Amino acid sequence: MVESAPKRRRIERSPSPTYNIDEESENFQPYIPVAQRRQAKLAKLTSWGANSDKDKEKRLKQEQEEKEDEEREEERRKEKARKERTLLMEAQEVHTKKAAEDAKKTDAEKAEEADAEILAAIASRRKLASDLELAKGVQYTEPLKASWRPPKFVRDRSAEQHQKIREKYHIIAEGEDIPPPIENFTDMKVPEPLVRFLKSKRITKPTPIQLQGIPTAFSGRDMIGIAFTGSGKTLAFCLPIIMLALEEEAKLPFIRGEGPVGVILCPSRELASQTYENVLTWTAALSKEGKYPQLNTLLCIGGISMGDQSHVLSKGLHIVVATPGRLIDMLEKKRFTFDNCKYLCMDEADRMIDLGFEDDVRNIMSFFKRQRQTLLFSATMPRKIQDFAQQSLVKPILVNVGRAGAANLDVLQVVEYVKQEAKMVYLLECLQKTPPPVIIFSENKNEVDDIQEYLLLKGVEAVAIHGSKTQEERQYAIKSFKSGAKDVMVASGVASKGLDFNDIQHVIIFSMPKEIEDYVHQIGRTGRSGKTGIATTFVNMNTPEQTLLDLKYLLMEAGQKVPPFLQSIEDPRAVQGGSLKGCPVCGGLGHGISNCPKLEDTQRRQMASHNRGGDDRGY
Ligand SMILES: Nc1ncnc2c1ncn2[C@@H]1O[C@H](COP(=O)(O)OP(=O)(O)OP(=O)(O)O)[C@@H](O)[C@H]1O
Repeated sequence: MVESAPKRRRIERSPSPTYNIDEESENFQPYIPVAQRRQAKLAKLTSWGANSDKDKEKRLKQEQEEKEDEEREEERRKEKARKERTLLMEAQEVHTKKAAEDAKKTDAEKAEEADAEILAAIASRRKLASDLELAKGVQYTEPLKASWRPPKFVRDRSAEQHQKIREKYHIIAEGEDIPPPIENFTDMKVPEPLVRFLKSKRITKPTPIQLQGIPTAFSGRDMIGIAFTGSGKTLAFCLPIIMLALEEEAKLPFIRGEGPVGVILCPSRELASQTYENVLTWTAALSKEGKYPQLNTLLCIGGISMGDQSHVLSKGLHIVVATPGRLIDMLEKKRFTFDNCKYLCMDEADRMIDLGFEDDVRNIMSFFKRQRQTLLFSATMPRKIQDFAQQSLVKPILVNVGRAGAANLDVLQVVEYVKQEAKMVYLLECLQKTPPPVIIFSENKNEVDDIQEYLLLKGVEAVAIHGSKTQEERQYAIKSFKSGAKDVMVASGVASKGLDFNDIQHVIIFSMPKEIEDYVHQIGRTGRSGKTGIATTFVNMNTPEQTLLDLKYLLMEAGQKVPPFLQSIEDPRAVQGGSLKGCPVCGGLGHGISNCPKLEDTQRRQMASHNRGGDDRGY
């Protein structure tokens, strides 16, 4: 009863609510301002009879506490308001500052910022790892251990001495614990029979990409190798796979159903065939004297019967050279497995990653059972691909000889303005510039056929190659041109990437490709392995201005003559000397991403490839 009394009194003394709220509501609790509440409490306490000092003291203490509470609340309100005012002022200041900075920025800087935004938007691609690894979150953090070590005298050199050697050969190497460059094959511990064989082919000294790239790969490191066309990248990635195969075979000879230890992926059948031939030659040179075991290599490309190579599959298999489509087919059919595969190299890697091959590569990776050493090579490797590759590899070493996408300086580049209707006739005249062999490039399959027909009519021994030819026709064209039986080869883009023909004197680009990277690869069929060559390119008003601008900067970069009609083309980006960093998507020097011809093309091709279900997969 004692407890109920104050309760009742409180109800009697409460001020009647004056708020227009539904008081019938069950949960209704009228709001009473703090001051009113305090008064009510005071009255309540008074009515209890403040007859003891103790009560009085208690009441005063409570009053004091409530007052302090109120003051704190007020202080908090003021502080909050002050902070809001400051934030607002700061935001205004930032805005004004940015507006002032923007006003100061050149159009080029603004364009660069816009490019960066687009790049960030397209950079959200999945890592280059198998779906299983991605799903399981498997992440390798350390490079694979290799048994190879540089000779002692090389290890004893200081970091500065290594760097001096790199500078001498214009090599830029980036990454953690970069293996040292080594200036000759013997010091790299390449087996003697192979060194002798290379010598017989006039390969006496490693080229810059080889002298840094081979020790890097021998050390088990993931790497991205970028060097101009014809600079010997093939040997740089084939030697390590051969050495690895030798080592594994020496440990325990391979028997039927075992292997491979490594795979080389190429974007076209022609390039895969050429690399396969090289591997065959080099492994044969090794085993010829009986000192080293025979290594078995399989060519795995579309358009050929795998039955012809069943003898290879019936033994242990060491190396596979493949295009993605047929490789996936063979792996799915379990003709061999990647259970013990430790080495994956992608030649023309930018093309492999950039075009519809990306998913195929991921698919191929899902057949690996463990960490592998991954190497990517190309003459052109735009920043976008480099960034993407960097995050997909394990502590990779980037070995760069010259700017990625720069033209080979051993090629004399001539750009001529030739009207569309005058091209064919002028072509004949142009062919007189040098003795054969000559390659003529056109972007259009029909045009390739027309040019060949015209040349045949004029008595020129010409073969043609493009994507719509049968595999036999393609092989025949390459074989007869390589052997010297035919003087001229007319080709679409198929033949431009990586194909190594002997001593091409002259490359004629009948129709300029839209993407400057393709141009770099095409002119790169001449001027290989230290020899010089000429490239003549026809342009006219059908050539997009964007492409001409890229071409102009490329000529300037290579110290070549820029014809007046190219000189007069203004760069809308207005960058002094061009945007010499290069477009991050295609490496072109005359534009940014926002107007990159490749970005649009890539998306279109990817869609087409998906719809076709794989014709572009080198299958
Ligand atoms: N160290 C060397 N010394 C001399 N010639 C070499 C050396 N290494 C390779 N070569 C020769 O150079 C030519 C070009 O080599 P390769 O085809 O490997 O070039 P690449 O860099 O792959 O070019 P691309 O980018 O066009 O594919 C080949 O004929 C090869 O035999």
